[in-house]
Amino acid sequence: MSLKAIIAPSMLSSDFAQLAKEANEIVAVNGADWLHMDVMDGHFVNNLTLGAPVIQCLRKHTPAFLDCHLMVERPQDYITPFKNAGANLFTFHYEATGIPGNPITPMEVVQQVKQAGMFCGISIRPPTPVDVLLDSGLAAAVDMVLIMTVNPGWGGQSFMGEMMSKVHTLRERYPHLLIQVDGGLGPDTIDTAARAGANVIVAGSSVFKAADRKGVIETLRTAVAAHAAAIPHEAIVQATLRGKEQTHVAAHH
Ligand SMILES: O=C(CO)[C@@H](O)[C@H](O)COP(=O)(O)O
Ligand SMILES: [Fe+2]
Repeated sequence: MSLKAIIAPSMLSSDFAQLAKEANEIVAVNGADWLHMDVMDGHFVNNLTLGAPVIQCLRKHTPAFLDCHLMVERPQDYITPFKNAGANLFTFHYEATGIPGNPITPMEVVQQVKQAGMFCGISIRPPTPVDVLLDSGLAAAVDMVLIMTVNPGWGGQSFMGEMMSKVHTLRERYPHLLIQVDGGLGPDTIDTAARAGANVIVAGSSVFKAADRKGVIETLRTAVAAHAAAIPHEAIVQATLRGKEQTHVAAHH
């Protein structure tokens, strides 16, 4: 049993005018596992990108696993549209819930996403401590935790290495959990992230700007595989599972 490396290029850095072609190439030709779709509403973050209609169109052109990162206010309003559009994984931001403007608890959103039949991820911005996911039971309830390594909103920012203590804390507690990192990942930063225990790697500009996209994806995968293999077997066996293995997510792509 080992932790699978999952490489998820961020389509935000692709040519949106050729989205289907870019999506199919990055998977079939360049070896990506998932497509990371950055959904920004112009409110939770300043940028405005795409929503369920684009997911629905893309779904008609690819069977790939659609990893949707929702940087939106009121994420609960997007669950049914994203399910109907063909999203596989719905990752929302902890900070968008449990606030005066949106008092729904993050756990309620997790339950609604799962009831809708999607995998569920939860994400925290750089200023948010990882503790909010631990004692609350959220890390145990979701299929994936996304630790942001930049302030969300834009591609092409610098990787924040100081976020790795969050990844390390989570990996110690949850040897099986899918831990995604997003922002500034590429050949120069992957070792730091992989060593801390991240196994789901989002990479936008480092992949799409590269002359050799396939080579970059391979470099990312090799680094994660090398560090994941170092997780003691005993730790994996003793992991507290939630009734199913998180690695099932990977089996669906
Ligand atoms: O969610 C986000 C940004 O908010 C990301 O998914 C970026 O799109 C990653 O781009 P790079 O930092 O890899 O260029
Ligand atoms: Fe993202």
